[in-house]
Amino acid sequence: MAPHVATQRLTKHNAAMVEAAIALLKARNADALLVLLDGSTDWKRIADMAAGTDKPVIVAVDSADDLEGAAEAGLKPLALNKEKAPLLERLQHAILESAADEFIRTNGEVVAVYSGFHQGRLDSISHLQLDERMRRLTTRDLQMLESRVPLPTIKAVIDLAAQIGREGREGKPVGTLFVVGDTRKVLEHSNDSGVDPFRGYNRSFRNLLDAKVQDDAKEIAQLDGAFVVGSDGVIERSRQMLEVSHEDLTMTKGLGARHWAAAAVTRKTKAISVVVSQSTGTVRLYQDGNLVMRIEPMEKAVTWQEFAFEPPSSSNQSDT
Ligand SMILES: Nc1ncnc2c1ncn2[C@@H]1O[C@H](COP(=O)(O)OP(=O)(O)OP(=O)(O)O)[C@@H](O)[C@H]1O
Repeated sequence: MAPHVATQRLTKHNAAMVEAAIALLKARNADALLVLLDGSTDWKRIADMAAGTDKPVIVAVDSADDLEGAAEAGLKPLALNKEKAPLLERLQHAILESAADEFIRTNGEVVAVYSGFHQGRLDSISHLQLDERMRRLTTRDLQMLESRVPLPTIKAVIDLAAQIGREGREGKPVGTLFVVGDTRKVLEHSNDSGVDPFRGYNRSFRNLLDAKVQDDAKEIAQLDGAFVVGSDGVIERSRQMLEVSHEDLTMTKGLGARHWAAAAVTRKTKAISVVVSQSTGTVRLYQDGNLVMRIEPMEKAVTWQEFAFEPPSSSNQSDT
């Protein structure tokens, strides 16, 4: 058995804090209790304390080794793998992961108990309401996609796509498609559908991480065809018609040629497709021919900083 790096004792004080958090969970009828710990503890005892509630009790620690026995006790173990990260980041990550596992509704409530001031001592309880803007944009979704394309590029393309889906152009709905990554392969499956306005421009005038280029792209999105975007965010081509066979794909009924092409190209290449539906404004992401994320149009912009926690202001907490 692996030695436990850190063990958090359920001292009388810590146990009382867990009890208090459970009382709050019940009083507020929150979705889940999150216990953020430094290491393994007496899992059975926590489970016993929570016996009076049917809500999930999520126990989050940094290392999977420390979670041994937690699931058997009836708790929901969560390995954060964020040992060096500041408290707020660990807490936020734990909440996002819990939402990804559907222990918490994306607009639900969670009670969290954790060490905000002194390591090893559960000294803080928070009752948090998840922001509904979070939707499906969980860290797990993004990490999964990041294995192919760097996060800043994915974020920029999703933000732009969501904006196009939400706003259209001059009052008219606009649909479009971005095929991101594995550019060389993608270009083998695409042909110009008209004059490409980006052709001939220096790379710095074609980078989608740049606000001006995003504006240009919104204009061109009204024209037929797809954007072929490099992993670095540079638009390599626009107005491309993709030619890919659709066999062995399963698609939601009612989606047309744009969505089929978007999905199919990700079966043939390592690219990620981000497609905006003209009819609904919905943004869909495809990877390996499968739908991996769907973002409904919403009034407000996609927010990546999902939680605006104020860190504790006391001077000895400046590093958390
Ligand atoms: N193979 C393709 N490659 C790139 N773009 C395509 C391709 N097929 C269709 N499109 C684009 O999609 C547009 C709309 O096609 P269609 O209505 O069939 O798609 P859809 O998937 O139903 O999308 P939407 O929900 O936006 O209508 C076309 O006008 C064209 O610009």
